[in-house]
Amino acid sequence: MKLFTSEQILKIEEETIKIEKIHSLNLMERAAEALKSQIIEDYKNCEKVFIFCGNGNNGGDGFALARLLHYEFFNVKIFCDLENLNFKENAKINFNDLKKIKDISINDFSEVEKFKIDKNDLVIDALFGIGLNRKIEGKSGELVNILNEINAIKIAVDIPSGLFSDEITPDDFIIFKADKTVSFQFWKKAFLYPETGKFCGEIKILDIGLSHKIIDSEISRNFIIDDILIISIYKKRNDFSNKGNFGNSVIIAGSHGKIGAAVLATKAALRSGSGLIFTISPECGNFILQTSAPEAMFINGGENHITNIELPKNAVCGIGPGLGTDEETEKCVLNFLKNQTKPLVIDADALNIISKNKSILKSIPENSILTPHPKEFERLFGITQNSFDRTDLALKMAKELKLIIVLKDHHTQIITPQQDVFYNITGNSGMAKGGSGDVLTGILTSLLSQKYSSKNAAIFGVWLHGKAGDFAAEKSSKESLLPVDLIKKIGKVFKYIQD
Ligand SMILES: NC(=O)C1=CN([C@@H]2O[C@H](COP(=O)(O)OP(=O)(O)OC[C@H]3O[C@@H](n4cnc5c(N)ncnc54)[C@H](O)[C@@H]3O)[C@@H](O)[C@H]2O)[C@@H](O)CC1
Ligand SMILES: Nc1ncnc2c1ncn2[C@@H]1O[C@H](COP(=O)(O)OP(=O)(O)O)[C@@H](O)[C@H]1O
Ligand SMILES: [K+]
Repeated sequence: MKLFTSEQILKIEEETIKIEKIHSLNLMERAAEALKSQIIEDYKNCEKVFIFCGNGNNGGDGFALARLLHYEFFNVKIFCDLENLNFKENAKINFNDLKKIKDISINDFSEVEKFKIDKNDLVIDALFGIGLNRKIEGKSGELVNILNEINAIKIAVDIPSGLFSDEITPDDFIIFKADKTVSFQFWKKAFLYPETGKFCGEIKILDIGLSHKIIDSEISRNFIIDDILIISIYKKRNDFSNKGNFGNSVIIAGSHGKIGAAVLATKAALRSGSGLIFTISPECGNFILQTSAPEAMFINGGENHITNIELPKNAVCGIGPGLGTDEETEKCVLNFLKNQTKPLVIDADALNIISKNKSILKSIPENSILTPHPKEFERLFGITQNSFDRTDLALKMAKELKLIIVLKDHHTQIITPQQDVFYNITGNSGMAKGGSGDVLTGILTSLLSQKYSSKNAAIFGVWLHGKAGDFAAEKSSKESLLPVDLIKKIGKVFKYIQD
């Protein structure tokens, strides 16, 4: 699914109106209908609904929603800035329609504190949408501050008021803090970054029937990884195949005390479809690896840490988990990196070693996949002001070095040398535990060995890893989720794609 700027969304809306020969009011009605259905689905037992409307089209959505919910027997109360009714056209039409309904009370923002709002009531923010272009101040600002203190179920229409949709919002802005954001047709960048996403709560995207023809022709370099993309990437296994057809994955990982990282990466590679798996690890891990992952072949790479890397034939390598940064390992890893020609997966301590020896970056084979978490990224490429800027820096580095950068986060980004950004929306905070990244390295190496392109291996692998995490969290809880549980769910994810 493409990710668009607010400017592009507006353009798509306008062109949809043109080619479908509808009035813009129809789109607002579609948006309100979709909102109404979602609210009925999620909160049908909720009694009172307090809707706060601005003067723009976001406010218009709020007025139209109020009318529709009223006809569904909800007790609706409307709030707007009665001292400054300066509506855009469609908001005005919907406001006037609403005034005809006697049972809906229309109140000024300043009256909010006169009402008793209960924790089971709905507070709906239709103040500002993607048209916000400055800080919320004055009466609206005071209102948002009051709403943020109220204990109720808080829903933002399209985007929490106060957030810019395409860029970082300054720290001093007043922003509505939603439990859920119900947004129209597209994800917005603001939902995907930690600084801004924290205001959005759960995200629900509603189809309001914008023209697919127009959406397809509108260019974007930013994408959400969705099921359609994954199904287009997934390669079905040929019945007449043998282990030679699915590549030789080589996991280079582990040191004394960190053999677990090698085990996790190895097991994840085994579960992700590779034909043969080799693990290069120090001798101290031999017994552990052979007993915990007997399908993999052990290659001795040293005594207590890796000092020597000898690859089997046709190796596709993932290097880094639990290697440690012993001087001998550092030398060995640098020497290894210098001499590779095929794309690699590079993670964890291999990234830390590169950070200390940045000149090696230029020797890394083109289209290798680097998987830094935010700290590792910082060590590699420097500090940025915020996570939006981090994406920009990663884009620059991916292009310069011809590498795929997987920026690991709640919404991990896959950044390509061609300057595309793919945002992942699977995964959950249960995965925020030591060892989850090792599992990802195993998955990515396995997919790369099966001849997925680097870009597709990264997109597919990151999505699969997160989806496995979601399946695992469904079963138990985020608190008790372990990286091994991710590995156990990889099979279920493949089944999900095949079905
Ligand atoms: N364009 C369309 O056809 C549709 C738009 N929809 C809704 O329309 C919204 C966008 O509507 P608008 O473009 O009217 O934008 P908004 O409703 O976000 O309102 C923006 C208006 O407020 C002003 N403004 C911006 N920031 C302000 C601030 N901090 N303080 C005071 N005034 C401020 C702007 O100058 C503009 O007039 C979407 O988010 C969505 O909710 C939906 O109804 C679907 C259809
Ligand atoms: N809150 C979260 N939501 C979604 N995914 C997460 C979250 N926290 C961590 N993850 C995922 O778990 C993995 C953690 O990787 P990393 O930090 O390298 O862990 P480790 O150091 O244990 O290998 C990444 O793929 C990351 O995207
Ligand atoms: K809003």
